[in-house]
Amino acid sequence: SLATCTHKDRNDALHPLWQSPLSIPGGSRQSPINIQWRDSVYDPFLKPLKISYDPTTCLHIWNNGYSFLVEFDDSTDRSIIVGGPLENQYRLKQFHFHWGAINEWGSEHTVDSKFYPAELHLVHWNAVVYPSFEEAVMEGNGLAVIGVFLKLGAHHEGLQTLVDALPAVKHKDTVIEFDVFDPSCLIPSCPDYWTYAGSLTTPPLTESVTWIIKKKPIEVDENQLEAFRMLLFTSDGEEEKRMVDNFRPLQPLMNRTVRSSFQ
Ligand SMILES: O[B-]1(O)OCc2ccc(NC(=S)NCc3ccccc3)cc21
Ligand SMILES: [Zn+2]
Repeated sequence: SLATCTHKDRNDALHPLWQSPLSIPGGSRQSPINIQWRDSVYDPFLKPLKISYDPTTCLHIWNNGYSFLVEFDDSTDRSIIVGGPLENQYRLKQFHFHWGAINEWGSEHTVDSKFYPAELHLVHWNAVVYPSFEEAVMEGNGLAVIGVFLKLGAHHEGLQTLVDALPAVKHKDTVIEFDVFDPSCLIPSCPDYWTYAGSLTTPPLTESVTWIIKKKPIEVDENQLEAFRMLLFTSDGEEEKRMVDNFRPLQPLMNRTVRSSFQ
């Protein structure tokens, strides 16, 4: 558009991957969405979310060309979440982030139309009901993702161990061993969250995610956000494209209610 470029146009213009279809044909529960605080409905039956991660299940960090992922050994129930809106316990598989080129945007979800500079996704799958992640990712109750907003502020000690490893995974398809990390240090202690039924925000965009979005953000400093922005979408030897703006445009709420665990 000739008018000033909005982040959405920028987004769609910049990376075909993010030029995802408005929503999957027949899609009625796509993500991300704007969370309108006053439209969320307090549900007194929502339980507190119980998080128990074993830091030794951490395997490696890799750049998959969309984001950088920290992957975990999900062959047992050593790192799980249970409670909250969930019927079963879910196993931690990986966590990753989405961020912007500048601090004005970068998160996937928004709160009252406000973007945060970045958003953390901790991805879990329902190993009680499904035999593998690949099967769970195709089912309505297959995945549970904790979303945590990052805001610009104080230095985050726990995040720094991750940031220090990023230069080693600068290029797409690079990986390094990362053997002890407890991602609960990245989750705010405040128990408050919103929850709604949604989807993956990257291919295959399947409508299999119970989203649990923490109300409180974590604080990270400018240098830590800049470290995300020095990663590349491209492989070694290709023309460099900085890994920024790796978030999907907002999707229509359609016939969904966002519930809150707090009044
Ligand atoms: O929307 B998200 O970025 O946040 C939530 C979330 C969860 C999972 C993914 N994708 C994954 S794990 N794909 C690998 C895969 C996909 C399908 C089969 C095997 C393997 C992306 C996102
Ligand atoms: Zn994500």
